[in-house]
Amino acid sequence: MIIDELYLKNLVHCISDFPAKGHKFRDLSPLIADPKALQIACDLLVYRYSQTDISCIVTVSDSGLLTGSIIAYRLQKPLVRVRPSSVIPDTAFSATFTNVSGEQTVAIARNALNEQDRVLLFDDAIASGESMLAAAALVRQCNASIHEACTLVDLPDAGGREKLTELDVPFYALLTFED
Ligand SMILES: O=P(O)(O)OC[C@H]1O[C@H](OP(=O)(O)OP(=O)(O)O)[C@H](O)[C@@H]1O
Ligand SMILES: Nc1ncnc2[nH]cnc12
Repeated sequence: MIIDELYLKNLVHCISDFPAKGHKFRDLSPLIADPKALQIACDLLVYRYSQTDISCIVTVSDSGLLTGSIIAYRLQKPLVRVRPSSVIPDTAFSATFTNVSGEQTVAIARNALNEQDRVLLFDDAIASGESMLAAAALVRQCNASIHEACTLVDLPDAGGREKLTELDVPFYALLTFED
């Protein structure tokens, strides 16, 4: 397990001063590009959620979709996408937030979720937490409940994990990178 964690962590590269001076960007592309690493990461998460009562997986960003869809497929659970509101034709709710990529408005489609749903929120990375918080708010507006917010990479120094805890969103990260 520790060997797996080290293997995965070495494939998340740190890029200084991107996208802005002073920001440390954690690039997950090498992990995604390594089939063995992608398999280890997905296997660990599939194992974690296989015996739970989740009814679906909600992916938070385009980057979260990639791994999230593998996990949904492996668990044979429906996949629901929180996406930019501009590409959702029949929007139920939308939320606007700002993170390092700028201001974004995301939305969830009408009838995507209902009060019986118990959701696993999934994204590839959590930094400020604003993307995940927006998605959690949309899930709750649909009257669905949240089993957990899960990510491949948590950057706790950016404060996201703390904000999720304050809003009673349970949280799990496969890998954590302190500054
Ligand atoms: O916790 P936060 O500060 O919100 O940052 C995390 C989000 O930022 C990145 O997405 P990005 O905004 O680049 O969008 P994309 O994945 O859809 O390209 C990443 O994939 C997470 O979704
Ligand atoms: N991968 C990442 N690394 C650092 N900060 C981020 N903010 C959003 N995504 C990030």
